[in-house]
Amino acid sequence: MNLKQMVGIEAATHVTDGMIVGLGTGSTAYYLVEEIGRRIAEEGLSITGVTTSKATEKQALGLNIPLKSIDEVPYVDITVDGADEISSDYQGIKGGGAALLFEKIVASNSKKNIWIVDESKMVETLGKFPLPIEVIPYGSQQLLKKFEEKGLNPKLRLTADNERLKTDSDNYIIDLHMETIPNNKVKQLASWLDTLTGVVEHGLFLDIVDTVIIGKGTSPETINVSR
Ligand SMILES: O=C(CO)[C@H](O)[C@H](O)COP(=O)(O)O
Repeated sequence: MNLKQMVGIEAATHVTDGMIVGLGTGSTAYYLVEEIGRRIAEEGLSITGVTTSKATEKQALGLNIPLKSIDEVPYVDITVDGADEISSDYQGIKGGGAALLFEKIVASNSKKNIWIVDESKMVETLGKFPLPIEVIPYGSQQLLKKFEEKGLNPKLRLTADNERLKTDSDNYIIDLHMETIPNNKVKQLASWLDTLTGVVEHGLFLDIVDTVIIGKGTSPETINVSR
């Protein structure tokens, strides 16, 4: 079993009958969704899923997981999602799979958030992984210029075919290649990004995660984050 599968299956043990479950996006969350599908089919688990991307929606429908949109549920009991980086103070970068907008909407309406990662995602400071910013196409060149002027090394994300990548909401992603974001500067950066017109959402997920499940060696490590 690989580390991503290990943490996906472990996270599924936090899911019980009757829950409304946020289903994350990416190659790690994939295994969580598979395991929930298996438990529905084999054990009669009864849950409602809320997906965070079109890709996860397609996977969940294929597994006969009952789904509702975030607007059809009063709240989400628990959301399980991957992450691109988690700092030593448990702040995160997400959006490597371009699903940050729906992921943040679902996460911020969840009573509990679990992140599942292999140990390579655990870092001292964020920023080695480029920080994804979802922007409206109109005015995106101006935002690129603004980020450039600030020395944030922005790059418009392209597809494998060299087209501008479009998110599930038809926006663009600008990745900021900053190399490092000191832990004591992360909130300041997030607040500044929040002020920019044309920025729909950014990949800094701050004070959101409650539990981190890390895949390492032969068994996962679970860390409950106290804030
Ligand atoms: O934020 C995400 C998608 O927008 C993913 O959760 C993140 O990129 C981690 O993905 P993976 O598990 O494939 O490494």
